[in-house]
Amino acid sequence: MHLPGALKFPVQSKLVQQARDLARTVQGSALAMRKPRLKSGEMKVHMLSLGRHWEYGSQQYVRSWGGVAVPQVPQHWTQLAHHLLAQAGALDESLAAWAEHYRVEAALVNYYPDDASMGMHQDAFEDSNAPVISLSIGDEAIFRAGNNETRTKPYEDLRLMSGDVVIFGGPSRAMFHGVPKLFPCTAPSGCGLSAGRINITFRQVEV
Ligand SMILES: O=C(O)CCC(=O)C(=O)O
Ligand SMILES: [Fe+2]
Repeated sequence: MHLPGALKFPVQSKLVQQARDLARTVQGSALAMRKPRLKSGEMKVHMLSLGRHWEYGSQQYVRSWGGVAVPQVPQHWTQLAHHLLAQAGALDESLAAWAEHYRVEAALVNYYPDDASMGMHQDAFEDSNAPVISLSIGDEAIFRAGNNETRTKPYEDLRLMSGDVVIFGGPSRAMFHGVPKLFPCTAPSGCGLSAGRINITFRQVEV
């Protein structure tokens, strides 16, 4: 589900500021914000884990890594998740059920420089099938919402703007999705980010 303009500018800029502050607390450590290196090569997106960190080597969510505790998810983010689920629940009853007890156990902050993209994938690391709540701040981007079976067509391309929220729950929880393209220099003033794009996803990890 796409909620256009769900985040007002003060909320966007507060999220950016909190993400910056949290990134600073782990700078230089094993959990520093970085471009993950996968078997397929280095990603173009810089990632910061909050709450839990997905450890690619052992394929599990961990609460600490390299002797460093994963920074906590700010309380404001959990309140925001509940608020967004309640809003989405008014349009889709199956999401309403999550509004009260959803736990933001992990929050992933992705920073996309102008030339970054993210390939088609499923978010399949969580044991829970609770919805993933995805926030966009900064530059506009194409979000490719695919099908549950393949990385290829059929898919739908959505243009996401700063302040947009996408929630994937229910049958769409397992859909392939990606971000093939950013539109540089489209970040609106007031969003807290002058270049590139920040995506924050809220995830409930445990059943
Ligand atoms: O940047 C986005 O909108 C999507 C990010 C995403 O799919 C992920 O972090 O798993
Ligand atoms: Fe994803």
